[in-house]
Amino acid sequence: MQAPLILASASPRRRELLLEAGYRFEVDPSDVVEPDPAPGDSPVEYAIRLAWRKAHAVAARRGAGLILAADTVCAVGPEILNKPIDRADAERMIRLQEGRDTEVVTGLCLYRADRQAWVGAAERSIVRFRPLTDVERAAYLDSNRWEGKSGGYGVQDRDPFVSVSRGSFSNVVGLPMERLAGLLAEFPRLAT
Ligand SMILES: Cc1cn([C@H]2C[C@H](O)[C@@H](COP(=O)(O)OP(=O)(O)OP(=O)(O)O)O2)c(=O)[nH]c1=O
Repeated sequence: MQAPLILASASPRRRELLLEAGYRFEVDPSDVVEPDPAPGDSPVEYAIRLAWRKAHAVAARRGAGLILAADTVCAVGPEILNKPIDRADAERMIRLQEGRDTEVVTGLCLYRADRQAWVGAAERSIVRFRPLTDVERAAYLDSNRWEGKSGGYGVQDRDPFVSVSRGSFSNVVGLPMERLAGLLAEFPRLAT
């Protein structure tokens, strides 16, 4: 029997991506409090660990189902950018990324709750971030579109200063759909 798919996420973007791709699933957010990266954490290590924590929390609570969780972070060199805590933090993140190619990593975890079996993966994309004028930056920050988004921007919002220059677009939005399909195909026993 097929294990029901449960999306352990409060992100409306992840829900939309899964719906658009035709998956049937339930949503049950994890409520995991995301710790800051540990010193020396790479974006990949950090994102996979958080995805695992989110999936594990929901698996432990429910005891059944195939739990899907993800975590998306941006990175500029060694610095990992999570969701801005306020406007000033969003401005710091935006300024740091302006004029650069930045990295976006999504960690994924598929966790089979009744067997406590799981697989994890991470996908990397590159986003090109053009410099903003002071007026553009202030208008963007006033829009509050940075809220709840790693790195303080949403590539899906069509703001003209960001574009995906390499890798998966859906990965940047929060769920690498090609990689997810690949994992489900590679580990069919997780779902059956
Ligand atoms: C870089 C980028 C991130 N994001 C979003 C995706 C995620 O929702 C968010 C990163 O935070 P996450 O901690 O990955 O996810 P979340 O807190 O929104 O939801 P949950 O933990 O319950 O799954 O940033 C975009 O929507 N567009 C972008 O271009």
